[in-house]
Amino acid sequence: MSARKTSLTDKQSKNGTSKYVLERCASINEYYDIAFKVMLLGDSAVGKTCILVRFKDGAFLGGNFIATVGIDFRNKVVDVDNLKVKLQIWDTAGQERFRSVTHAYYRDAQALLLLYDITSKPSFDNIRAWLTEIHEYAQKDVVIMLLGNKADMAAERVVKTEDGERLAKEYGVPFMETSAKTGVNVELAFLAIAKELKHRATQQPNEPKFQIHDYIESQKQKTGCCGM
Ligand SMILES: Nc1nc2c(ncn2[C@@H]2O[C@H](COP(=O)(O)OP(=O)(O)OP(=O)(O)O)[C@@H](O)[C@H]2O)c(=O)[nH]1
Repeated sequence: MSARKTSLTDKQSKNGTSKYVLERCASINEYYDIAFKVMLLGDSAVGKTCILVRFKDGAFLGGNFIATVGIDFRNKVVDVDNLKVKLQIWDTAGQERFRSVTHAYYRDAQALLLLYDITSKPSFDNIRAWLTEIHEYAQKDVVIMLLGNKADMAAERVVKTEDGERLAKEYGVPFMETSAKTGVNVELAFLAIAKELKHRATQQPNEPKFQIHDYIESQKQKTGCCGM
């Protein structure tokens, strides 16, 4: 196991998770108003760890692929409408043999980022099975987002953007293509999730509902997406 991919014990995970924590954290490094648990899911090697590292550290983990063992998490605090939102992001192992470990964590997650690799048809075909699993183990109102990762690998692409869009539409979930290598859409994916969760948790009765699909489209247009 690599140093960057450590597995956690059940005890640690229980201490580390919380649902809609509305508190001011005293730690200087980790000041936040509200916290949410987000999980990264998808087949092995689709780029879950790399997406997390890109978002957290702004770097790309190239080189040899080392599969995640078990489950690991990292925190990042983002600003959403003047609130500090802490995302506790759980990076799961995509390999089948760790599935029973990760199932136990689904129910605490408020959002799930489900990844496939645009250069791997099997990883895309398995998305339906992942969604079945999600419906079995996750909370009913969990926020789901579909991400087609490795969008920088245009020459090796085997899954069309339209196929990803169609599948996402069928399941009523937002979709975008990302690249952990170039960083395209990585920040946007997490920010959209943070905004959706923050709005759900603090929504006033007379406030208009946050529309995650509209937000993503407007942000893509602003950044002139998708320059992959
Ligand atoms: N070109 C390119 N390579 C990527 C991208 N994201 C990940 N990779 C590469 O794909 C391989 C797998 O990435 P990981 O992030 O370790 O995959 P994972 O989904 O965490 O895999 P498991 O831990 O087994 O579940 C690594 O060699 C990465 O360098 C990307 O956006 N573009």
